Amino acid sequence: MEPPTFRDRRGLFFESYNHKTLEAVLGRSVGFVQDNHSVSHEGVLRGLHFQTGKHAQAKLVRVVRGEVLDVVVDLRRDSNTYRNVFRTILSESNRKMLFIPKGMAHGFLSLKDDSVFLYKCDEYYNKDAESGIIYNDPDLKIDWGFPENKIILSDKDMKLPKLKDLSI
Ligand SMILES: Cc1cn([C@H]2C[C@H](O)[C@@H](COP(=O)(O)OP(=O)(O)O[C@H]3O[C@H](C)C(=O)[C@H](O)[C@H]3O)O2)c(=O)[nH]c1=O
Repeated sequence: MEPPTFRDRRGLFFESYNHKTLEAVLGRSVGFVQDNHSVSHEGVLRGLHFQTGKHAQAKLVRVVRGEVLDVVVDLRRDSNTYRNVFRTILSESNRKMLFIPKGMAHGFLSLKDDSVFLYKCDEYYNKDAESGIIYNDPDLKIDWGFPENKIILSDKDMKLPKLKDLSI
């Protein structure tokens, strides 16, 4: 979604969240319970993450500063896009927002220093329900559009499993 932007001599304004608009676009109800905020240096890759079972999260994500390559992988076995990889640029300048349904793995790579990533989740964080897929999974072959030797990962993300080693 790209909300209308209103510019004048002071700057700009746009509605960063409108529940009625989102439900109209989705064609169904959604109820967010938690907002998250992360700041990532250039080259930082967070993901691919998802929460399992009843803790699976739908997310509405956007970038308020900087630019990221956002990546979503469909893990829903009954989906006709199962295991498809979707990539898009979210940035301060394009003001795009992306709704990520439950059942997806999500990650992003920051293409600028100190990119600020804000997102809404419809389930609370549950550490015990956390799972993920290694960013360079050989079956997914995700092009992160960034030099591999310059990618910065958390220790946790470096140890994430391959999709084929997960029973999904
Ligand atoms: C996600 C989360 C984390 N935390 C704590 C746990 C750690 O002590 C610290 C950093 O967590 P983590 O390294 O998992 O943060 P990210 O790598 O940005 O994780 C996110 O990365 C990708 C992009 C996602 O889509 C998920 O929302 C989320 O997994 O924050 C919390 O207290 N609450 C939370 O909701």
